[in-house]
Amino acid sequence: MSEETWSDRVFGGFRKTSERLSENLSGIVSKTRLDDDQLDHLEDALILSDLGPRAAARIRARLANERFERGADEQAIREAVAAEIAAILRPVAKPIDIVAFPRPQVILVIGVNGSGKTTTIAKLAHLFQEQDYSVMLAAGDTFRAAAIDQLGIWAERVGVPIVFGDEGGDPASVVFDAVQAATEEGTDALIVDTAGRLQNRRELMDELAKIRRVLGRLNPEAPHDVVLVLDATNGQNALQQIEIFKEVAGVTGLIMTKLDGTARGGVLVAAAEQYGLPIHAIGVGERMEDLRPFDPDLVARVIAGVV
Ligand SMILES: Nc1nc2c(ncn2[C@@H]2O[C@H](COP(=O)(O)OP(=O)(O)OP(=O)(O)O)[C@@H](O)[C@H]2O)c(=O)[nH]1
Repeated sequence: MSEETWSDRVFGGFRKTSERLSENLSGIVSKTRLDDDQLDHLEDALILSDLGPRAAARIRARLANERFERGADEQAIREAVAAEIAAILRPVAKPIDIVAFPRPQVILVIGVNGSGKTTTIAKLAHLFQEQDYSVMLAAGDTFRAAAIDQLGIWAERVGVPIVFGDEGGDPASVVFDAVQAATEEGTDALIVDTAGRLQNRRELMDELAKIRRVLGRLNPEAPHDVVLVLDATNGQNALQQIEIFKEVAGVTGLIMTKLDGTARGGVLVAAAEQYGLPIHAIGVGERMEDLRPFDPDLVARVIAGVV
């Protein structure tokens, strides 16, 4: 069997969303304009496909004004939906640019336990390496020994240095050591793992504030990025996490993982429409190569079932 391509994987991740949409679009045929019933039906289908009420309303409004010169059949509607989804995704599809001067660019990675944070850090390191940037990791999640070990294993696998401290140690001191080391080495990107203890917001806030203070002393521009990792299988929960982490951690961008298998990929569109935060990359599997910046037009076509 031939190796699955990146596009195949993206198709897999959005299959559920696009199938649900398809079921609801099938049979719609109209003259040059859609009537209110058809628009209602379409809007419901979009909401059921996890695109969220705001994106659904926006697409409905756009389709209400659309004149389908050759008649509004299923294909024409799909194409119009794809165009509108692409318009929502295009402004947020922004890879992380390594531009910090002086180096390193400090990228804090946050997210709840199990969201795929550790794996995403490894994949991001691999992606930067592919672009010829040097990378260092910092094990700032000192809360659990397993988290430090896991990141260490990935660092070795990817082939990047890692700075870590003891379990229960001060994350800010690990980050301090890491920035110093990365500065000395002239490393391009320093990716910092952090604990994702959302159950105790105060603690998390204090911890991140301390990391920021320490970073600020070494480089007032750092952290340059605060990236929230979201698990796409969580559907609407992922949106709540954006809401909370935006407030607690000053999120500057998102990475959505696990957009394969049972994912509810429509939530990507809901996040884009509701928050307008950059979506740096999507993860579609557990391998190192399975994280990439995404093509908004391809994802829009996949969701709308235009192939
Ligand atoms: N299918 C799939 N699984 C993924 C993806 N990314 C991560 N995982 C899996 O999700 C699980 C959790 O990933 P971790 O990277 O350990 O997540 P974490 O957020 O660091 O979790 P803790 O270490 O428990 O805090 C692991 O079994 C990963 O292999 C993905 O894109 N697709």
